[in-house]
Amino acid sequence: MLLRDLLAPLLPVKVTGEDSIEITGLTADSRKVKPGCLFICLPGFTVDGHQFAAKAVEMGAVAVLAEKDVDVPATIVRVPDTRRAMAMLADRFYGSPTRTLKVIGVTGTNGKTTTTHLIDKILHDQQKQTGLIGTIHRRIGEVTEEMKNTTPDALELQESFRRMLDIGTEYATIEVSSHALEMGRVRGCEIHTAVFTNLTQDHLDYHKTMENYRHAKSLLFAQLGNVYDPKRLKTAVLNADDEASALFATVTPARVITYGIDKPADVRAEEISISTQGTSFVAHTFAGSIRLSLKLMGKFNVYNALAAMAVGLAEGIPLAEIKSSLEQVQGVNGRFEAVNAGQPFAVLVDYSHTPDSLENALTTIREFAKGKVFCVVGCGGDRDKTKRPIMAQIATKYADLAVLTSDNPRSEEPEAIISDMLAGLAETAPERYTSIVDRREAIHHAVSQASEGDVILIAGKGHETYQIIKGEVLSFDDREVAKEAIALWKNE
Ligand SMILES: CC(=O)N[C@H]1[C@@H](OP(=O)(O)OP(=O)(O)OC[C@H]2O[C@@H](n3ccc(=O)[nH]c3=O)[C@H](O)[C@@H]2O)O[C@H](CO)[C@@H](O)[C@@H]1O[C@H](C)C(=O)N[C@@H](C)C(=O)N[C@H](CCC(=O)O)C(=O)O
Ligand SMILES: Nc1ncnc2c1ncn2[C@@H]1O[C@H](COP(=O)(O)OP(=O)(O)OP(=O)(O)O)[C@@H](O)[C@H]1O
Ligand SMILES: N[C@H](CCC[C@H](N)C(=O)O)C(=O)O
Ligand SMILES: [Mg+2]
Repeated sequence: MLLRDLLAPLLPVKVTGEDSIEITGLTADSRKVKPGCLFICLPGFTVDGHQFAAKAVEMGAVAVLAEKDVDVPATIVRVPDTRRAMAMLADRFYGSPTRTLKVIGVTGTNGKTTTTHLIDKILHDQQKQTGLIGTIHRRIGEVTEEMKNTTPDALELQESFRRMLDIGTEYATIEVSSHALEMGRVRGCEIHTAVFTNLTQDHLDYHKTMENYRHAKSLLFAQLGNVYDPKRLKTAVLNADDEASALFATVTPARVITYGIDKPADVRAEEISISTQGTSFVAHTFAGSIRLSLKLMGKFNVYNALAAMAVGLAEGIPLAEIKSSLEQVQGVNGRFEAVNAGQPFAVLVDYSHTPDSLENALTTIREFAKGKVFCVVGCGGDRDKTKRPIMAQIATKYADLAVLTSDNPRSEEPEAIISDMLAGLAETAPERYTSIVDRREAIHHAVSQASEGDVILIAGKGHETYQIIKGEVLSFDDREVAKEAIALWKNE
């Protein structure tokens, strides 16, 4: 595409140099520059991308998009905000894939990964070609790939959508993190359906206040189009039991479908029963009522299922078919995943790394645990520090023994993170917790203490197969370590 054509949507824009040049690619990373591409200088969180403009041109970039002065032997495009411009250019360069592809964006503090997988299952079972982007992986056609972020930046996102569309994909279900919304990673996307799971404390390191955090989430609903053409109708699916939904309903121009348990809602669960086998409930919807028996455990998964059901109904899928798809779901990788190695107690690996999700996981376990409950838990480094004492309080409130340990300490001292957690336990009886910095040892300790009928929750890392310590990425899988510990337990 000619640079001049690519830049058409941008105003104000100042171009120094030739603009009738062919642009063969877009990148914001000098290490990925290929000859003929446009290099976008982003003001990063760790370094300023403008300092790599010269390197990018050396590598073959023919033009540079900047928001500050740069002096390079290539065409220079000056805009007020490169991140903002990047989202618009990405959409244009990849031929506006989201005008055709139906994007279902799921946002909220907890439940995004689970809900996207449920939605994808419902749509896939309708013989639709589907794609998925989120924390665990990106799937384009049958090819899955691990990604760095839950929601990739605008370039990677639009490129993924283009590739999905080129192989005939009809629906892309994506997790939209609050970071992504704040940084405009999904700006430039036409969203077909936006889903809200819930809003509780997380990411205050980034958003600073819950109000800012809620505002970031609201952007997804505000950006839903006000097109009332039945073929391009937009839908907001909101959790009636979460008070943030009132704001999202106000800001969205789209039609709203609500779901919930406690408050009146368009899709509502009643007669809920929760057991070790899963959850069962009656869903009352505008398309009729039906009983479902899910293999997913916990009341929170009833919410996730209702949200997915609402999306399915908005697409006109018959209720009985939605039921059948949801009932087949065995579970989601690393979410309440049972580790079974022939031991007489339960070991569950779960991705609860926020106060609310940890409380949900532990209260669910309390509903069925016959023996003691153990909780192995840590908090991520370089992330919201205010959740650390709260998570320690929750772990000790519901577990008989909390083993405080490391999650991904990243650049922080592991001991310092644990001491932030311990700060919440001044009033807690010391026999209810212990701290073991090494996660492997912590898991081994919990398993060594377990007896028949007990339940061990290993929280925080779910599907992750690594641990980041002092910036180094080491192989680590809670499930494998738990199996190792169980083998030792059996030999004792
Ligand atoms: C704080 C944050 O979000 N950072 C994101 C940001 O990185 P950054 O701003 O630090 O980048 P940087 O290293 O300063 O570099 C600035 C620019 O210089 C460029 N550069 C850099 C070095 C070089 O040699 N050449 C070069 O061109 C970089 O490509 C970049 O364009 O841009 C990167 C590329 O898009 C992201 O991968 C990175 O996410 C980091 C890994 C991250 O940890 N993000 C978290 C906070 C996040 O976004 N999490 C949410 C999930 C939350 C949830 O699920 O609840 C997510 O969506 O993943
Ligand atoms: N609807 C929900 N409400 C509260 N907690 C939930 C809900 N769904 C899942 N959880 C809990 O949160 C954990 C994370 O779930 P999931 O991975 O689906 O959320 P997520 O929003 O994708 O998280 P992340 O922000 O890390 O991507 C689960 O392991 C479970 O303990
Ligand atoms: N998407 C979450 C992942 C947290 C996972 C947890 N294991 C940690 O490292 O804190 C975040 O960026 O906060
Ligand atoms: Mg996720």
